[in-house]
Amino acid sequence: MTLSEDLRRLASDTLLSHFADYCEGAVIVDRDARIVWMNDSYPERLGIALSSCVIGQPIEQVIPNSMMRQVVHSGQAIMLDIMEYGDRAFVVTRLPLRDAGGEVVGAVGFMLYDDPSRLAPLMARYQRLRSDLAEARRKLAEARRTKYTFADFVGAGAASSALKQAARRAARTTAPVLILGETGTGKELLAQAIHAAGARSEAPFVAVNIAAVPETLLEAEFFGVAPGAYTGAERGGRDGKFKLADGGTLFLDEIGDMSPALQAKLLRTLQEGEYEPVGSNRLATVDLRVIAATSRDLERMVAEGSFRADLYYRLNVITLRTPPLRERLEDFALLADYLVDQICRLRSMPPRGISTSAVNRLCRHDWPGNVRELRNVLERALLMSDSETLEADDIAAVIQPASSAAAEPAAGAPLAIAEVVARAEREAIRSALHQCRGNKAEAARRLGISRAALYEKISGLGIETAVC
Ligand SMILES: Nc1ncnc2c1ncn2[C@@H]1O[C@H](COP(=O)(O)OP(=O)(O)OP(=O)(O)O)[C@@H](O)[C@H]1O
Repeated sequence: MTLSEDLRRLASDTLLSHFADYCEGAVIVDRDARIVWMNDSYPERLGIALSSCVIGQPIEQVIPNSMMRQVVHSGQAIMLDIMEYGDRAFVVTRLPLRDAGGEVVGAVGFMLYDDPSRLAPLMARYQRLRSDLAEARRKLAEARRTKYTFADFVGAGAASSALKQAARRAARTTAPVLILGETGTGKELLAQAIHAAGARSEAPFVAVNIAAVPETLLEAEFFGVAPGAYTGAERGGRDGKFKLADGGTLFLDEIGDMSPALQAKLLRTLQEGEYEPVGSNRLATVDLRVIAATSRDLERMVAEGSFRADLYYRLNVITLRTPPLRERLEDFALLADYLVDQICRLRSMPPRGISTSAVNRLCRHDWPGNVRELRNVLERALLMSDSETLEADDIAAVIQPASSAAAEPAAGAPLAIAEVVARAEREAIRSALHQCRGNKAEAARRLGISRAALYEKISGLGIETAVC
């Protein structure tokens, strides 16, 4: 035997005993991660009694957070780690043990310090990162928490009461829900309320407006992007909405606008609980509740072949229909009161009221934009009138189609081309939305622009709060 082989053998023979003496604790497990030896100080540091019963036990029964099994399985050492045990933390190292043939037959673990403060600078950084992470998680959870509950869905008439009752029943299950109704009838509000009242209320509520995302980006938006799939900003990968909503609820708004290719992928994910992030060949699993909504006639789309029947049946386990305002005139007084209060609060205005004649005037209007449009009319009336109680005339002043007058420039004051174009676009979009009863996909088709472009213009031209 050469001198170097002698030294190596000497080193390995003496290393364990020396290490076990100098460090705070040592433990050896076999290839099944069962404890075969533990020095006296280890149980002392953990505050447990060393008894012969420890020997032969799976390591996790004695040290629940132990990673020794992972070391045995992977054959990879974990050179420096912090092991949490109850409310204490230890600095540890773990090494695989191999036989002469190189096969892993067990692992040895050392507790280097029982007082991580000896690694003060490292620990300070670790603690800072931990608290940053906890704060980021808290903020994320807050951002994903729903804003609305059933109490926010205002309406006491027969149609609203029946709808709320059915939605409460839906909240007691985790079955998929399909919400059908015109724009601005409270579909998203109801979806949030169902989530908030259900068993998953602590988990995220994630909404995707399918019509608002350009077709080419939707797949990545849903399934996420694997690291390295693209160069540039997305190089590190990106989580998709499925991952973000895992454990909670995914709200698919404007589901009727989904392309056939994506419908097939969504169906597969819902059936199998699995999906492939873009650029990955690994399946990821997901467990979530789906609530879908649309203002389109899905049943007709199925009959015409533009929406998959199998996906329709998968989504349409519980159906809820949000009635348009013109079918719930009995809710107007309550709703108008509620919205006036809400607007005054949000705009920091003194509390104001609304008269019965003003409510009657509201009831006579056709409401293509439903509650969203009603809210906008009330907001404008409150801003334009000084009266403590809104009267019919205050409503009439903002409800009259003032658009044509507004489109005309004042005499002698030429408008910039951009303003003329913006006004014309605003007018065309308003009129298309009105004719299509707020159906944005249909309005986009009639205007000859994409849905995404329509959404962009609606918010860019400030139409959102006006009509749609
Ligand atoms: N019953 C209601 N009570 C109180 N507020 C409501 C009610 N219905 C709708 N709203 C309000 O009207 C606005 C539009 O509601 P929401 O976004 O839920 O409608 P939607 O049907 O999802 O619309 P879209 O189809 O355009 O996405 C929101 O500000 C919401 O709070």
